[in-house]
Amino acid sequence: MLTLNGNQNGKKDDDFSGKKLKTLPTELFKRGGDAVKVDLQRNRLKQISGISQLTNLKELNLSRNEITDFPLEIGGLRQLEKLYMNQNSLKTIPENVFPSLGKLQFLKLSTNRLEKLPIDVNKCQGLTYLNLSNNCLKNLDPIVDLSHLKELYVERNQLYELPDKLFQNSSLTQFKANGNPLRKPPVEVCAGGLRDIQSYFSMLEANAPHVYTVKTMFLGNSMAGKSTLCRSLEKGCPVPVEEADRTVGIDISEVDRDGIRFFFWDFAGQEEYYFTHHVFITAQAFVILAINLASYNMDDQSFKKNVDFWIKNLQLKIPDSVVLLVGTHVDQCTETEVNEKKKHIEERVKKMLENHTVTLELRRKNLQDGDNPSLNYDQIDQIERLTEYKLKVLEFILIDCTKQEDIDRLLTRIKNDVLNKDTFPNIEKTLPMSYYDVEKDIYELVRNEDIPKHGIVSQNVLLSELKNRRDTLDDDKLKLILQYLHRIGVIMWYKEIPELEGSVFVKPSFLISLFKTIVRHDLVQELNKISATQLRLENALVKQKKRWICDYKDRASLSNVAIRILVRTELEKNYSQDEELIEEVVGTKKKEGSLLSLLKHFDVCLSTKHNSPLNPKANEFCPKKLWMASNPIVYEPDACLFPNYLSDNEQVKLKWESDDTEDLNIHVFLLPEIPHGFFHRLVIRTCSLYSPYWIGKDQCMLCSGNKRFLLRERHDDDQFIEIRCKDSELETPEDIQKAWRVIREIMKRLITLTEQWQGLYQTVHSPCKAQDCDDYFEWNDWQEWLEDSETNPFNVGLEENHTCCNGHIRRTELLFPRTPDAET
Ligand SMILES: Nc1nc2c(ncn2[C@@H]2O[C@H](COP(=O)(O)OP(=O)(O)OP(=O)(O)O)[C@@H](O)[C@H]2O)c(=O)[nH]1
Repeated sequence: MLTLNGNQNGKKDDDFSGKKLKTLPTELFKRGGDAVKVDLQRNRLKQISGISQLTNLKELNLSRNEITDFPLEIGGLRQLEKLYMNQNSLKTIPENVFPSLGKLQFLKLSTNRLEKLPIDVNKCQGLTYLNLSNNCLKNLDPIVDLSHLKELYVERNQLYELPDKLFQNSSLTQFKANGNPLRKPPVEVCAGGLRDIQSYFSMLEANAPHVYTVKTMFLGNSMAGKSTLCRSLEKGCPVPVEEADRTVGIDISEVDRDGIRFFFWDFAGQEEYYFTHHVFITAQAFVILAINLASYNMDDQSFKKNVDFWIKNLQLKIPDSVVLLVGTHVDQCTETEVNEKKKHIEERVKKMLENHTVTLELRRKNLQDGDNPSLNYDQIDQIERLTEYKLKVLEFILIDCTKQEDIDRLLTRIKNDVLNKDTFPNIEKTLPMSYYDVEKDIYELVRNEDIPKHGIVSQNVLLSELKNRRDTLDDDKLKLILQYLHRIGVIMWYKEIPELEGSVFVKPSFLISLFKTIVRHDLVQELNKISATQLRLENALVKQKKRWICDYKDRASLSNVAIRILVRTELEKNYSQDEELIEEVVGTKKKEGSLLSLLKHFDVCLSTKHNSPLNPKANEFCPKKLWMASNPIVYEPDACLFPNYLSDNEQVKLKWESDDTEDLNIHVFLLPEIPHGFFHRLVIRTCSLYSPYWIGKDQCMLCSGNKRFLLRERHDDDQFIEIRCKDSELETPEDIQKAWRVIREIMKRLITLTEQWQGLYQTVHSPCKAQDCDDYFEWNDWQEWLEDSETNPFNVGLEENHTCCNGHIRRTELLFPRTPDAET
C-alpha cells in the first residue's frame, strides 16, 4: 500500500517531528538561546531533560509523545508563549510551574489523563487559548480567574457543573463542552453555545430547583410489546394492546413518577419506519429494547433482527447510549426456554460489544504499527475518540406484560437505573425558574386555547403571548428558552429551516402524526381509500389515482397531489374549519407545505424534477446518447421520491451501462459499518444538487454537464461508498478537473452526513486501476481539500505518476484530486 500526504511541506531547521526520538537531540542543545520555536511532536519522548537551556524559546510542541509526568523544567522557559502538550499521558501537573510562565498565551493539554488542574494555573494571566478536552477533569475552578481567555475547550471530561464565574465579564468568544455529564447548565443549554450559557447563568437563582427528566425510547421489532410496556407504565397497570393496533411512526407521552418526569417515545417496530426514527433517536436518552421471547428463535438470524440491528444502530448513532433489555411474553414460554433464550441473547450481546472494542483496537494498532504512523494520526485520533464511548447494556429483565407485579417490577427497575449516576449520569438538571415558567405558560396557552389545538403557532405570536405573562423575559431570553425546550423534545422549533423558521410546534405529537399520514406501512391502502370527491377537489381523475399507486409501488415516488389529499383528509378529521392551517401544512400547487419541507430537511424524500418531452436537455437526456422522447418510465412530475422504498437498480444500470477500470473511482470506507438509511440520505442530499439523476436500491447515477457519476453502496468484506466518474467522458485535463470538483461536492455532503452518527469514522482510498490488482492508494489530509480547495489547492506532491505496490503506474490526477499548476 502506498500512502500519500496531502500538502507535504518542507521541514524547517527546528522541526524534529516524527523522528522516533526518545531523548532530546544534541543539535537542539547546540542552538541554545537561538532556538525560538521547536517542534518535537510525534516522537517517543518520556522526558525532556535539558530543555531549560533553550532560554529564548517562544513555542514548544511536545504533542503526541509519551510524557506521563509534567516536566518541571518547562517552568524555566520564561519566554514561552505557546505550549503544545496534547496527546501525551499526563496525569497531574504540579504547582509552581505556571506562575513563572508569565508570557504564556496558548496552552494545549487535550487528550491526556488529567484529573485536576494546579490551582496556580490562574497566574497565567496572558492565556488566551486553553484546550483541556479529552481529559478526566471534574472541575474547572482553578481557571475561573483567567480573565483574558478567548478560546476554551473542555470537551469530553467528567464535568457535572461549569463555574458561573467563568462566564461573567469574560472575554470568551469560543467555548465547547460537549461530551460531559453536565447538569448545570444541562447539556441542552450548552449545545446552544456561549450566549445560551451566559444567559442561563444570568437567569439562574441561588436556590434554583433540580429536576429529574428522562427521555425514554422504546425500541425493538414489531410485536415486541413496546406499546404495551409504554402504555402499562404510563397507567401503572397492564394495558392490553390489540394485535391490529400497530404503532405508526412514533407515539409520545409524558409521565410523572415519584418526582421523575419521563417522556416516553414509543417507536414503531415495522421496517417502513426505521428511516424516520433516525431523526428522533437522540442522545441523553434511556433506551428500552423490547424483545419478544416467545417468537425469539435461538439462532443468528433471530438475534440479528431482534437485538443486533438495534444495538448496532445505537452504537453508530449514539455510541454512549444506556440500554435496558426487556424480554417480553415470558408467559408464553416455559421457564427453561426463558432462561435459555436469555442466556443466548446475553452471551451474544457481550460478544458483540467485545468485538466492537477489539475491532477498533486492531484498527488503531495497524495504523500505529504501519510504515509511517505519523501520516495516520488523524485516523488514530478518530479511533481513540470512538473507543472512549462505551455503550452500556444493563442486566436483562424478564416481563409478562399482562401481570401487574411485572409492570411494577419494571417501573422500579427503570427508576433505580436512571437514578444511578454511574449508569445514567444525565438525569439531574439545574434550571432557572423561568425555564419552567415558560414551559408551564405554553401548556396553559394551549389549555386556554390561546394557541390553536394543533399547536402550530407563529414565533411572533408565541413570543408576545409569553412576554405578556412574564415581563422580565425579553425576546432573546425567550428564544433561548424555546431552543432549550426544543432540544429536550417538549416543543419543536426548526429555526434552521427557512420555511419553518417562523413556526413553532408546541405539540410535537401533532407534527409526528403528520409524518404518519405519508410515511406508513399501509400507504397503498390509504391511497386506495381516496374518494372520487376528494380527487375532484384537487382536479384529479380516478385514473391518476391508479397511476399514483403504481408509481409508489414501482418507483417509490408519490405524487404531491396524493400527498396533499392524504394530509388534508387527516387534518380535516379534527380541523375542518381551519383552511389556513391546512394550506400551511399541505401546501398548494405553487407552494410547498411545511410537512414536505420537514421531510426533505430530514432527508426522508426528494422532489422529483419536471420532465418535459419537448426539451432535449430535459432529464431524460443522457450524455453522448441520441436523445429519445421520454418513455413511460419517468418519474411523475411534481412528486416526491422516497428512495428507501426502492427495491432494485434497473434504471440506474440502464443509464450507467458498465464500469470501466479506468473510471475515476474513490472508495469512502465507513467504519464500523454503513448505518441503516445512510446511503439514501446521501443520495437525497446529492441529487438535490445535481439533476438529472436516477436512483435505485443501492446505486444512484447523476449527471453534471456531460459527465456521468455513480454512487454505489457496497457491502463487500468492508463496507464503503463508491464514487465513480465515467472514464470515457474525461477527454481533457479540464474534464478531469471538473469531475474532481463534482466528486468534492459529493464528498462534502457525505462528510457532513457522517456527523449525524457519532460512532462512525471514515477513510478514503483510490483503488489501483489495473485489472485484478487489489492494491490501493490511501488519501491523507483530504479534509483540507474538502474545506477550501479553491484557495488552497490540494496537491499530492510533484510526481506526475504514482505506482502501486504491484508496479501499476497511473497519472496522479486520475487517482487523486490534483491542481496541475499548484505549488508544492
Ligand atoms: N401474552 C403476552 N402478550 C403480550 C405481552 N407483551 C405484549 N403482548 C401482546 O403482544 C401484541 C403486540 O404488542 P405491542 O405492544 O403492540 O407491540 P409493539 O412492539 O408496540 O409493536 P409495533 O407497534 O408493531 O411496533 C399485543 O397484542 C400485546 O397485547 C406479554 O408479555 N405477554
